[in-house]
Amino acid sequence: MHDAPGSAATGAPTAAPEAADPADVAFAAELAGGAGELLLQIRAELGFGDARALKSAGDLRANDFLLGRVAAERPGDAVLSEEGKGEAGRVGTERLDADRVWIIDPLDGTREYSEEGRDDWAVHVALWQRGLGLTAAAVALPAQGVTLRTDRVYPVPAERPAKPRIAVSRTRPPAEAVAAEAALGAELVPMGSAGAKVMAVVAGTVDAYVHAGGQFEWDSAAPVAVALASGWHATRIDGAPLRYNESDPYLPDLLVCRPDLAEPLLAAVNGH
Ligand SMILES: Nc1ncnc2c1ncn2[C@@H]1O[C@H](COP(=O)(O)O)[C@@H](OP(=O)(O)O)[C@H]1O
Ligand SMILES: [Mg+2]
Repeated sequence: MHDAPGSAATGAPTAAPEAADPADVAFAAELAGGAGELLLQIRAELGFGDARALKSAGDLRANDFLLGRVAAERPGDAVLSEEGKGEAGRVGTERLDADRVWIIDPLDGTREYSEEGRDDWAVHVALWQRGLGLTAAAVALPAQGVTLRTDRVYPVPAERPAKPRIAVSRTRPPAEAVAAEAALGAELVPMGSAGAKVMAVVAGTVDAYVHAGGQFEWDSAAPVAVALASGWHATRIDGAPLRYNESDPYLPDLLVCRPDLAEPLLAAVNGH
């Protein structure tokens, strides 16, 4: 199974690369990178003594920064973010009728952000367009000093590893990944943040990311768009396409991997 960047017609959640406006990708990267700088500053200002205060300041200030920039520079667009998802208006229910929706996670891997020395946390900014799906996105990994984006290619390495490394949640590794570990002789690699895990796949640090048991659209939209744009596989763990800007943003499971690992991994996680 291979998920080349497709279109709504092929069931893939991303549009063909030529459907993206380069200005939107640049804007996504500037926003993710800018929020990342801010999050690094907040870490430096507050320190690690009060984890709860650090998490909450990071989340709120990054979210305010991102929503402020979208409102100022893309005033006609709607937003789906962890904050304000239930409200009416632009940052709320208006997104269901909108043609352009920014799907934002201001701080993914909040737990890891509050732990000194950890770099597995991220900022996600993705653009969804009606009839096209995800067209532009960026994922910043501020503590790793990189921002990955849909207009760059992160090539799939030529060789498939004999013992695949599968990234899983540090705190909630799913039974499906443990099943794949046994079936494929894989190695599980615990890591925080959905964005950091997907970016570890496209960087070749691991070969797959298996998640199940709960997540929301903002946790995966930007990382999945970046992965699909470079020809990696990204679907639900039953192989179905990931769909974004749905009325219920709950999107509980995810499989991202090199295309030639998709079939064996899907079989393993589904117990075939
Ligand atoms: N069972 C679950 N229910 C809801 N969200 C979950 C979840 N498991 C993981 N997530 C979310 O997915 C992101 C990555 O999690 P993990 O590091 O455990 O893999 C985190 O996002 P946030 O940090 O933005 O809250 C986390 O909250
Ligand atoms: Mg998140």
